[in-house]
Amino acid sequence: MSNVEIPAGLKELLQGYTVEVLRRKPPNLVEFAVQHFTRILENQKNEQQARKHNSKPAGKEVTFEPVSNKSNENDEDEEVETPRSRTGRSRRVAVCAEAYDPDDDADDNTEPQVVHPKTDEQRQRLQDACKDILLFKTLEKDQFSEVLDAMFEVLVKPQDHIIDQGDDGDNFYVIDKGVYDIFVAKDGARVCVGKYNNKGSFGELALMYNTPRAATIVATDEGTLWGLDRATFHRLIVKNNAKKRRMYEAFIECVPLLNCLELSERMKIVDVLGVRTFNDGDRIIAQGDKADCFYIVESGEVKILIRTKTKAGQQDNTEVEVARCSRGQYFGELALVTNKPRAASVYAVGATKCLGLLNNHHSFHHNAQMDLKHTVRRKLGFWNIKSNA
Ligand SMILES: Nc1ncnc2c1ncn2[C@@H]1O[C@@H]2COP(=O)(O)O[C@H]2[C@H]1O
Repeated sequence: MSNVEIPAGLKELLQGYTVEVLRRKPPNLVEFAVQHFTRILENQKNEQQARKHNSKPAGKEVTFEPVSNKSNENDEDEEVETPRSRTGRSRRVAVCAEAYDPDDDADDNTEPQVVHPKTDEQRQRLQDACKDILLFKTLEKDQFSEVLDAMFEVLVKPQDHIIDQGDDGDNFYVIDKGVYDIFVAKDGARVCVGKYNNKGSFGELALMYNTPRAATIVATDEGTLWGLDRATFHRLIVKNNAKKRRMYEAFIECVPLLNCLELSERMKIVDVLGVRTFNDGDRIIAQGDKADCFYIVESGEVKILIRTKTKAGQQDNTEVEVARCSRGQYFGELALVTNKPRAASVYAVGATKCLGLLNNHHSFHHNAQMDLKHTVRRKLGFWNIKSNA
């Protein structure tokens, strides 16, 4: 068996199916497989056809007019080809969805670069909105600027449906301003599972895993979003993420906390990890602060210190070292299970690189965060802790 050649794309195909099964928990796996793979096949056919009809010369720069806030009432079932489709907000958009194959570089040199011209004021707002978006963190500088060029402004009105659960994915969205409710269908009803409040991003799941939209997102007020079309998201973000997965696959396998997870679950966790580097003495966590991030040490070392108490029970400013963590070990895990403030401070010892996971289950990749939270709880025996995490 050791010399068997694995056909290209098999791993991603099975991985995509596994991810979907874990997310949707279908009652009949075979029936679900038929639906899933039929959909991928149709998408592939659509894409081939679209390529045939695409007469744009290779490498030509395409520009678009600034977007308007078009009403969605009359464009049911409209087939839209440009990245502006979301601004039309048709309830069901037909997009040419590609099969999930992050390693397929075939289109990289032929896809035209999308540029939406922006004023200085728009660019400044866009940069502010995007600076903390985890998915953009692994991009090189020129890739990031390509992403910013391709993003387009979307003005939303109260009750606008930005995304409808079950639709094909057209764009990824970064929030500039506004409050957006998240609804997920459960037992035939629509349940509000959270909200985005003036920051964050959504709409990445359908584009990353080539699946239908997993939630409905509705604007509660007037707001502004930045959209990124599917093709650019795929070309720059999905492919970068695939590199990140390859880079961290072996490392994540050695992290004891995560080795009870399935490969697909581990990979989802890699998708949501952000890399942070620290210099000797940098404080990574401060005792008493709000706990919002969990870390795994990738290289280097950290030391954990606790402030001592005086005889009267008052805290003084002397810190006592209680532990150290090195490669593969984790800290800040309480952020994933309780909402209590940080119980200790953590400092880098020498140059240190950590993988961080933000504890904000509405902002990004809900399922992977839940997987990780459950694992941490299981491992640490935290099931009985009363928390709203
Ligand atoms: N609980 C949740 N389940 C699924 N998607 C969620 C949830 N919370 C937020 N989302 C976001 O809602 C988006 C809906 O479109 P996507 O499935 O492309 O990506 C989804 C996530 O970005």
